[in-house]
Amino acid sequence: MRLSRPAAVLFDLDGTLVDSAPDLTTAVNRSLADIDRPPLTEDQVCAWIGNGARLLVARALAGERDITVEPPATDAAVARFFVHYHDCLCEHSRLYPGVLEGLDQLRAMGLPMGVVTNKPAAFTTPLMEALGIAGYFGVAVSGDTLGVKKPDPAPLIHAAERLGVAIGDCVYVGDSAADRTAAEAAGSPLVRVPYGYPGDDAIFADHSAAMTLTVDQLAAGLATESRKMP
Ligand SMILES: O=C(O)COP(=O)(O)O
Ligand SMILES: [Mg+2]
Repeated sequence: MRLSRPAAVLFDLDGTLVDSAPDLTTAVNRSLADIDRPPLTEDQVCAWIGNGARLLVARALAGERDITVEPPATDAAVARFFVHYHDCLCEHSRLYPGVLEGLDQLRAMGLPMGVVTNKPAAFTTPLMEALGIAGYFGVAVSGDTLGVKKPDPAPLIHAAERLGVAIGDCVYVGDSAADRTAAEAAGSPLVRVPYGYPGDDAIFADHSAAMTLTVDQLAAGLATESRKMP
């Protein structure tokens, strides 16, 4: 895939811009402790991030990623998770290396930017504000903004519409199979970050069409291509 200047750059949040796993793990473990269940390791929780808070909590209750039926009392556990995650939202969450530099460079190039995350809206903007990045984005679409979330392409299409550009002219930067499937269905090229929470999705690891770049590498590549253009 060749880098060419897109109309806008859309970003996934957890695992792409923000390493949020430590605080998500704390919130999950406090929710489990409420019902006298033992804590999970951060590695276990990392493998289950990416499909929204409800599925994360259901996976934590079940102790596995692939569940077809929600465990009993998922509703109550999700409600407790919301309370706990609100309390520890940005205690240890940090931007990945190169994110701030990349966002600065993309903004200096005049590229509109947006966030499309499966995280519930109650946490998306507060987390971005706590980390000082909310102001970079013209739109933030969360897991509960629409009736559907990634891997459905609708949130990506909605974000592009809000920015006034065609989704096929955007680049989407993500870390997981949900990102890949949504981008493919939306007709948007995908850039994959070389970190994050890909879970056990071998399908994503095998995907050779996606470029693998950090956010600052992507920005530097787009800046170079723009300078080459007459
Ligand atoms: O809430 C999640 O599961 C992760 O959200 P993401 O779409 O930003 O990776
Ligand atoms: Mg992600």
